[in-house]
Amino acid sequence: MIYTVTFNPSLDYIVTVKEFCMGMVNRTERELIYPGGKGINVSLVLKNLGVESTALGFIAGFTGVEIERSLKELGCLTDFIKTKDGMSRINIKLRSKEETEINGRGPEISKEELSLLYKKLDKLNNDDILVLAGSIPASMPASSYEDIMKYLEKKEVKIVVDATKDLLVNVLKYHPFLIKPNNHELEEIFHEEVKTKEDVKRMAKQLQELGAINVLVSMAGDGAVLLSEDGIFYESLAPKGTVMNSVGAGDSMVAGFLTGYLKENDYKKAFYMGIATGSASAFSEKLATKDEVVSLLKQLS
Ligand SMILES: Nc1ncnc2c1ncn2[C@@H]1O[C@H](COP(=O)(O)OP(=O)(O)O)[C@@H](O)[C@H]1O
Ligand SMILES: O=P(O)(O)OC[C@H]1O[C@](O)(COP(=O)(O)O)[C@@H](O)[C@@H]1O
Repeated sequence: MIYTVTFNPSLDYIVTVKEFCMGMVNRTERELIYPGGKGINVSLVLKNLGVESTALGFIAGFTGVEIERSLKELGCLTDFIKTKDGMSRINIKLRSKEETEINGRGPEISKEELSLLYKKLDKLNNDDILVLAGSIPASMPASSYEDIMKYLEKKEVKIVVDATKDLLVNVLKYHPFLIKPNNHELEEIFHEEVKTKEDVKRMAKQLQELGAINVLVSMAGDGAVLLSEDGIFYESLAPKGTVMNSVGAGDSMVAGFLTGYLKENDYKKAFYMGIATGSASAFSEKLATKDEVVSLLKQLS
């Protein structure tokens, strides 16, 4: 079974404003609201690709109720912990000439509530896959990801981490099966501009030397680079298409990669599946469907 953990789920409120003017009253042309957060998006896309997973994490307040309701409606298995203070965040995705995001900090999560998550993780067996993805609420220890990985160290669970900066760097010593930074996150980690594919490869290699088993670097419309556990680099441009909504493209890529890996047991196929799934989400209003992915895969292989 695949389990995803979203410490900080959200409702993504995607608003389109023709010409956004800072400091003025702006009126929307379109509004959409979807359940979001990185692990949740991974679970939603896995579901679309026919792979079962359970979404774990913390939800709070009326927004939390809506996140759980909409996931169930979409056919996702969920096993959230309902926390007592505050509400799950509403993340604003403003689409105008440029895309601007405002992601909330998230509700308070107490030590007792966090310990309930560990109880759920106790159920994981060897061969399960755990996806730890997204930010953690400000109230939680910054070491939460590494604490979980340390806790599970003795089990043969494959762990995927999609997080930024220290949250990611600090887990490398526990040998995550897959990490998926984007090129901007590489810049933040290495305090260096990423100008070429060679820069990406060099940084991916360094992350692998620090402990990551597979390193998948996404570069939005420029595609991706994978450094697999056997030291092989795979690189590809993204397929061509019109971008409709790139929120969740990275999460979709993780879901596509895992699906490809589980079904084909082959890194090249997993890599292409990851790119096709990321792009299929970017090219559609909602997250990628299986048909959309299959059609883009044809452009890649
Ligand atoms: N503008 C785009 N055109 C085509 N594919 C895209 C675009 N944006 C994202 N994708 C696809 O989604 C993948 C992940 O996107 P990216 O934006 O790098 O991730 P993240 O959302 O984590 O920043 C890319 O490698 C690519 O396959
Ligand atoms: O936890 P964070 O880092 O604030 O990110 C949360 C946001 O990221 C998303 O999961 C989208 O992520 P990607 O575009 O990177 O795939 C949104 O659904 C959510 O609003």
